[in-house]
Amino acid sequence: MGRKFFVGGNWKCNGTTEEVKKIVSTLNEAEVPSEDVVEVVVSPPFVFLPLVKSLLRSDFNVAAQNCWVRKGGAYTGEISAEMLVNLSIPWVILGHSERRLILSEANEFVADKIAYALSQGLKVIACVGETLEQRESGSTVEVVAAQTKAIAEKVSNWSNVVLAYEPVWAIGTGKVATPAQAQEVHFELRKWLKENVSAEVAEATRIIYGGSVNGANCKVLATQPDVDGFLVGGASLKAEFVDIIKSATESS
Ligand SMILES: O=C(CO)COP(=O)(O)O
Repeated sequence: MGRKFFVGGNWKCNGTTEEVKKIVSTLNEAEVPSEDVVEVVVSPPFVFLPLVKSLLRSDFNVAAQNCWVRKGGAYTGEISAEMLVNLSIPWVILGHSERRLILSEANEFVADKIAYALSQGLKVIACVGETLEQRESGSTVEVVAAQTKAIAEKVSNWSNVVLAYEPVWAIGTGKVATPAQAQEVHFELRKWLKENVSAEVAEATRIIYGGSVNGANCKVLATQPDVDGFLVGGASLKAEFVDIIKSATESS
Protein backbone atom coordinates (compact mmCIF):
# COMPACT_ATOMS: atom_id res chain seq x y z
CA MET A 1 0.00 0.00 0.00
CA GLY A 2 1.20 3.50 -0.80
CA ARG A 3 1.96 6.16 1.74
CA LYS A 4 -1.13 8.14 2.72
CA PHE A 5 -0.77 11.86 1.98
CA PHE A 6 -0.32 13.90 5.16
CA VAL A 7 -1.11 17.60 5.61
CA GLY A 8 -0.18 19.28 8.87
CA GLY A 9 -1.03 22.84 9.84
CA ASN A 10 1.44 24.37 12.27
CA TRP A 11 -0.25 27.43 13.74
CA LYS A 12 2.92 28.32 15.69
CA CYS A 13 2.45 31.05 18.32
CA ASN A 14 -0.63 32.63 16.74
CA GLY A 15 -4.30 33.11 17.48
CA THR A 16 -6.95 34.32 19.88
CA THR A 17 -9.93 32.24 20.98
CA GLU A 18 -12.06 33.99 18.37
CA GLU A 19 -9.54 33.46 15.58
CA VAL A 20 -9.10 29.81 16.51
CA LYS A 21 -12.87 29.24 16.42
CA LYS A 22 -13.01 30.87 13.00
CA ILE A 23 -10.25 28.69 11.54
CA VAL A 24 -11.88 25.57 12.93
CA SER A 25 -15.27 26.47 11.51
CA THR A 26 -13.70 27.05 8.07
CA LEU A 27 -12.09 23.61 8.27
CA ASN A 28 -15.28 21.98 9.51
CA GLU A 29 -17.25 23.33 6.55
CA ALA A 30 -14.64 22.38 3.94
CA GLU A 31 -15.20 19.62 1.43
CA VAL A 32 -11.97 17.66 1.23
CA PRO A 33 -10.90 14.20 0.07
CA SER A 34 -11.75 11.42 2.52
CA GLU A 35 -9.48 10.33 5.35
CA ASP A 36 -8.56 7.28 3.25
CA VAL A 37 -6.83 9.70 0.87
CA VAL A 38 -5.40 12.36 3.18
CA GLU A 39 -4.53 12.58 6.87
CA VAL A 40 -5.03 16.10 8.24
CA VAL A 41 -3.53 17.26 11.53
CA VAL A 42 -3.66 20.81 12.89
CA SER A 43 -1.36 22.08 15.58
CA PRO A 44 -2.61 24.98 17.66
CA PRO A 45 -0.68 26.44 20.60
CA PHE A 46 -0.98 24.32 23.78
CA VAL A 47 -3.59 26.57 25.41
CA PHE A 48 -6.03 26.07 22.53
CA LEU A 49 -5.58 22.30 22.17
CA PRO A 50 -8.65 21.28 24.25
CA LEU A 51 -10.84 23.86 22.51
CA VAL A 52 -9.73 22.83 19.04
CA LYS A 53 -10.04 19.15 19.87
CA SER A 54 -13.59 19.66 21.10
CA LEU A 55 -14.71 21.66 18.05
CA LEU A 56 -12.79 20.07 15.19
CA ARG A 57 -14.41 17.62 12.76
CA SER A 58 -13.70 14.01 13.68
CA ASP A 59 -11.81 13.14 10.48
CA PHE A 60 -9.07 15.69 11.35
CA ASN A 61 -6.65 15.36 14.27
CA VAL A 62 -4.66 17.67 16.49
CA ALA A 63 -0.98 17.92 17.37
CA ALA A 64 0.94 19.76 20.07
CA GLN A 65 3.91 21.83 18.92
CA ASN A 66 6.35 20.48 21.49
CA CYS A 67 6.58 18.43 24.67
CA TRP A 68 9.04 17.79 27.47
CA VAL A 69 11.90 15.36 26.93
CA ARG A 70 11.09 13.04 29.85
CA LYS A 71 8.38 12.25 32.37
CA GLY A 72 6.80 15.40 33.81
CA GLY A 73 7.72 16.83 37.20
CA ALA A 74 9.59 19.88 38.42
CA TYR A 75 10.08 21.49 34.98
CA THR A 76 8.47 24.91 35.17
CA GLY A 77 6.81 25.96 31.95
CA GLU A 78 6.98 22.57 30.29
CA ILE A 79 4.18 20.29 29.08
CA SER A 80 4.75 16.55 29.30
CA ALA A 81 3.95 13.80 26.82
CA GLU A 82 1.81 12.20 29.57
CA MET A 83 -0.37 15.32 29.68
CA LEU A 84 -0.93 15.19 25.94
CA VAL A 85 -1.88 11.52 26.22
CA ASN A 86 -4.19 12.36 29.12
CA LEU A 87 -5.99 14.91 26.91
CA SER A 88 -6.13 12.43 24.00
CA ILE A 89 -3.89 14.60 21.83
CA PRO A 90 -2.53 12.02 19.37
CA TRP A 91 0.30 13.93 17.68
CA VAL A 92 3.23 16.17 18.57
CA ILE A 93 5.62 18.19 16.39
CA LEU A 94 9.22 17.86 17.61
CA GLY A 95 12.49 19.33 16.40
CA HIS A 96 11.00 22.28 14.57
CA SER A 97 13.79 24.56 13.34
CA GLU A 98 12.38 27.47 15.35
CA ARG A 99 13.08 25.41 18.48
CA ARG A 100 16.38 24.01 17.24
CA LEU A 101 17.70 27.46 16.32
CA ILE A 102 16.04 29.94 18.69
CA LEU A 103 15.91 27.67 21.73
CA SER A 104 19.12 25.78 20.93
CA GLU A 105 17.60 22.31 20.84
CA ALA A 106 20.42 20.02 19.70
CA ASN A 107 20.04 16.89 17.54
CA GLU A 108 20.43 14.57 20.55
CA PHE A 109 17.92 16.46 22.68
CA VAL A 110 15.38 16.41 19.85
CA ALA A 111 15.99 12.69 19.38
CA ASP A 112 15.45 12.07 23.11
CA LYS A 113 12.17 13.97 22.95
CA ILE A 114 11.02 11.96 19.95
CA ALA A 115 11.91 8.65 21.59
CA TYR A 116 10.17 9.59 24.82
CA ALA A 117 7.01 10.87 23.10
CA LEU A 118 6.80 7.65 21.04
CA SER A 119 7.31 5.55 24.17
CA GLN A 120 4.23 7.23 25.66
CA GLY A 121 2.12 6.41 22.60
CA LEU A 122 2.22 9.75 20.82
CA LYS A 123 2.72 10.02 17.07
CA VAL A 124 5.50 12.38 16.07
CA ILE A 125 6.08 14.85 13.25
CA ALA A 126 9.87 15.02 13.39
CA CYS A 127 11.39 18.04 11.65
CA VAL A 128 14.75 18.32 9.94
CA GLY A 129 16.21 20.96 7.63
CA GLU A 130 19.25 23.00 6.71
CA THR A 131 19.95 26.73 7.03
CA LEU A 132 20.70 28.92 4.01
CA GLU A 133 24.37 28.97 4.95
CA GLN A 134 24.45 25.16 5.07
CA ARG A 135 22.71 24.91 1.70
CA GLU A 136 25.06 27.39 0.11
CA SER A 137 28.07 25.52 1.43
CA GLY A 138 26.74 22.31 -0.14
CA SER A 139 26.09 20.48 3.13
CA THR A 140 22.29 20.08 2.93
CA VAL A 141 22.24 16.29 2.69
CA GLU A 142 24.91 15.92 5.36
CA VAL A 143 22.94 18.16 7.76
CA VAL A 144 19.58 16.43 7.32
CA ALA A 145 21.26 13.01 7.47
CA ALA A 146 22.92 13.92 10.78
CA GLN A 147 19.58 15.11 12.19
CA THR A 148 17.91 11.89 11.02
CA LYS A 149 20.78 9.73 12.30
CA ALA A 150 20.37 11.20 15.80
CA ILE A 151 16.71 10.14 15.67
CA ALA A 152 17.47 6.69 14.26
CA GLU A 153 19.93 6.03 17.07
CA LYS A 154 17.11 6.35 19.60
CA VAL A 155 14.06 5.19 17.68
CA SER A 156 13.60 1.64 16.44
CA ASN A 157 9.93 1.69 15.51
CA TRP A 158 9.21 4.31 12.84
CA SER A 159 5.56 3.45 12.29
CA ASN A 160 4.37 6.47 14.28
CA VAL A 161 6.84 8.93 12.80
CA VAL A 162 6.30 11.38 9.96
CA LEU A 163 9.52 13.06 8.83
CA ALA A 164 9.16 16.74 7.89
CA TYR A 165 11.82 18.29 5.67
CA GLU A 166 11.70 22.01 6.31
CA PRO A 167 14.58 24.01 4.85
CA VAL A 168 15.08 26.94 7.22
CA TRP A 169 15.57 29.40 4.34
CA ALA A 170 12.08 28.56 3.04
CA ILE A 171 10.21 28.96 6.34
CA GLY A 172 8.11 32.10 6.52
CA THR A 173 10.17 33.71 3.76
CA GLY A 174 7.92 33.17 0.75
CA LYS A 175 10.94 31.41 -0.85
CA VAL A 176 9.53 27.93 -1.42
CA ALA A 177 11.90 25.14 -2.42
CA THR A 178 11.42 24.25 -6.08
CA PRO A 179 9.73 20.89 -6.64
CA ALA A 180 13.11 19.56 -7.82
CA GLN A 181 14.90 20.84 -4.70
CA ALA A 182 12.30 19.29 -2.41
CA GLN A 183 12.28 16.00 -4.33
CA GLU A 184 16.07 15.78 -4.24
CA VAL A 185 16.28 16.06 -0.45
CA HIS A 186 13.27 13.78 0.13
CA PHE A 187 14.89 11.21 -2.15
CA GLU A 188 18.15 11.45 -0.20
CA LEU A 189 16.32 11.11 3.12
CA ARG A 190 14.49 8.02 1.91
CA LYS A 191 17.75 6.58 0.63
CA TRP A 192 19.36 7.30 3.99
CA LEU A 193 16.53 5.45 5.76
CA LYS A 194 16.90 2.52 3.38
CA GLU A 195 20.63 2.23 3.93
CA ASN A 196 20.66 2.90 7.66
CA VAL A 197 17.30 1.71 9.01
CA SER A 198 15.56 -0.66 6.60
CA ALA A 199 13.98 -0.87 3.18
CA GLU A 200 10.56 -1.31 4.82
CA VAL A 201 10.89 1.84 6.94
CA ALA A 202 12.15 3.81 3.92
CA GLU A 203 9.18 2.67 1.86
CA ALA A 204 6.54 3.27 4.54
CA THR A 205 7.67 6.49 6.21
CA ARG A 206 5.98 9.64 5.05
CA ILE A 207 8.38 12.47 4.25
CA ILE A 208 6.53 15.77 4.09
CA TYR A 209 7.75 19.18 2.94
CA GLY A 210 7.43 22.48 4.83
CA GLY A 211 8.47 26.01 3.94
CA SER A 212 6.25 28.64 2.30
CA VAL A 213 3.74 26.08 1.02
CA ASN A 214 0.59 27.80 -0.21
CA GLY A 215 -2.56 27.18 -2.20
CA ALA A 216 -0.75 28.00 -5.45
CA ASN A 217 2.49 26.04 -5.15
CA CYS A 218 1.20 22.91 -3.40
CA LYS A 219 -0.10 21.08 -6.47
CA VAL A 220 3.18 20.71 -8.31
CA LEU A 221 5.07 19.93 -5.11
CA ALA A 222 2.52 17.19 -4.40
CA THR A 223 3.30 15.48 -7.71
CA GLN A 224 6.90 14.75 -6.66
CA PRO A 225 7.28 11.03 -5.99
CA ASP A 226 8.96 11.38 -2.59
CA VAL A 227 6.85 14.29 -1.33
CA ASP A 228 4.16 12.65 0.82
CA GLY A 229 2.48 15.79 2.07
CA PHE A 230 3.15 19.12 3.74
CA LEU A 231 3.74 20.88 7.02
CA VAL A 232 2.22 24.30 6.52
CA GLY A 233 2.82 27.39 8.65
CA GLY A 234 1.37 30.74 7.59
CA ALA A 235 -1.10 29.37 5.05
CA SER A 236 -2.56 26.97 7.62
CA LEU A 237 -4.16 29.97 9.34
CA LYS A 238 -6.02 30.85 6.16
CA ALA A 239 -8.79 29.35 4.04
CA GLU A 240 -6.21 28.29 1.44
CA PHE A 241 -5.20 25.48 3.80
CA VAL A 242 -8.22 23.68 2.34
CA ASP A 243 -6.67 23.92 -1.15
CA ILE A 244 -3.47 22.45 0.25
CA ILE A 245 -5.41 19.51 1.73
CA LYS A 246 -7.04 18.99 -1.67
CA SER A 247 -3.63 18.75 -3.36
CA ALA A 248 -3.53 15.19 -1.97
CA THR A 249 -5.32 14.13 -5.14
CA GLU A 250 -2.31 15.31 -7.23
CA SER A 251 -0.01 12.95 -5.38
CA SER A 252 1.67 10.26 -7.46
O1 LIG B 1 7.62 26.12 9.65
C1 LIG B 1 6.72 25.78 8.89
C2 LIG B 1 5.79 24.70 9.27
O2 LIG B 1 6.22 24.03 10.40
C3 LIG B 1 6.53 26.44 7.59
O3 LIG B 1 6.13 27.74 7.81
P1 LIG B 1 5.60 28.63 6.57
O4 LIG B 1 4.62 27.77 5.83
O5 LIG B 1 4.97 29.84 7.21
O6 LIG B 1 6.80 28.94 5.74
